[in-house]
Amino acid sequence: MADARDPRVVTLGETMALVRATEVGSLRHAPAVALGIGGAESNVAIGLRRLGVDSSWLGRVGDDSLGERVVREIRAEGVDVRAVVDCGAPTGLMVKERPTAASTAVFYYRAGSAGSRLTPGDVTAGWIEEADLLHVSGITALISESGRATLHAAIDRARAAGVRVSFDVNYRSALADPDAAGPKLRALAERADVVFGGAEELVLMFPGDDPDAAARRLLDTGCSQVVLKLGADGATVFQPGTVVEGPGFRIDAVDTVGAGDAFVAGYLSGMLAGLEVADTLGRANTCGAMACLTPGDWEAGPSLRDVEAFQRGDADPVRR
Ligand SMILES: Nc1ncnc2c1ncn2[C@@H]1O[C@H](COP(=O)(O)OP(=O)(O)O)[C@@H](O)[C@H]1O
Ligand SMILES: O=C(O)C(=O)C[C@H](O)[C@H](O)COP(=O)(O)O
Repeated sequence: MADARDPRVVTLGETMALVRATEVGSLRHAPAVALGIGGAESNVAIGLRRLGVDSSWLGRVGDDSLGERVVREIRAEGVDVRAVVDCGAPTGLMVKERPTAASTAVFYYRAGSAGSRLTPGDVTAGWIEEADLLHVSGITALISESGRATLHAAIDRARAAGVRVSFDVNYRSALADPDAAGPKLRALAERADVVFGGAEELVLMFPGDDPDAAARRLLDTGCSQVVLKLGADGATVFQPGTVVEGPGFRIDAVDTVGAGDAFVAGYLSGMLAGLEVADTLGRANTCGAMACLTPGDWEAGPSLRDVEAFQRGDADPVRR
């Protein structure tokens, strides 16, 4: 792990306790579960840290053991943690079940959670202004009105300070209907420099367009890069005047939840290191694929050494 330096990527959002079935089958009968934590933005912060980029995560947790668990685990990964302890609401919970060997089901228990009560006033002065990049996701916009206000305030501050903004659409159908979510997510995407989304998410923001047309519409509003995530097929980057495609890696996926966050961490780390777009995309696709190889939202996030070993085709990347 690199020496502590000033944070380069700052991110905010909700991180929940994560209860995960350890065996295939309904939780109705599971004799045991594993406890961990997960949240889109902290997953990215941890992924970045593994790849040698300083990162900082800000969010609200409850005044409870699960909140302490969230803070301890993210901090243990070397991420700078700015947690606001909310005495009026519990830490949210996410439950992951594997109904069959080939499927994963996720259930959220986050309505009214501490994490959903984030406000613009929680964001410390200077925290965004001193960063190289602010990363946010659409989840925060849909968990509450104060979350959405916090995102817009954070983007205002980033733009005023000349800090780049990255936005992962991350539509969660449990939080809002597509019709209600689309305009809110689009308003945020149009204010970002880099936008990540799946095909359905791009179309959700621009109903009637196909994903390519939706990506080009975002470029027209001033985004510099739109990254279309395509699951096992890899991803495509749209920039004004160019389109770069990156194929996915052939793997036997164990758990694809968390692949998108690992992909984003890989992409941002390559971008911040000044790699060519094709190499950035190659790193992102590698991180996304590697995240699918083990259960857990972020635990399989690779280091740069792991990425290189995987790209060389080493059968088992070494983990130390
Ligand atoms: N089954 C898979 N095989 C190989 N790579 C995958 C697979 N699923 C996801 N990935 C990688 O992770 C990235 C993100 O996954 P995707 O499913 O598109 O996003 P999300 O998890 O956000 O829905 C993909 O662009 C790809 O690089
Ligand atoms: O914070 C939330 O609402 C979450 O859902 C946490 C998710 O487990 C990750 O964000 C994984 O998402 P993907 O990487 O897109 O598979």
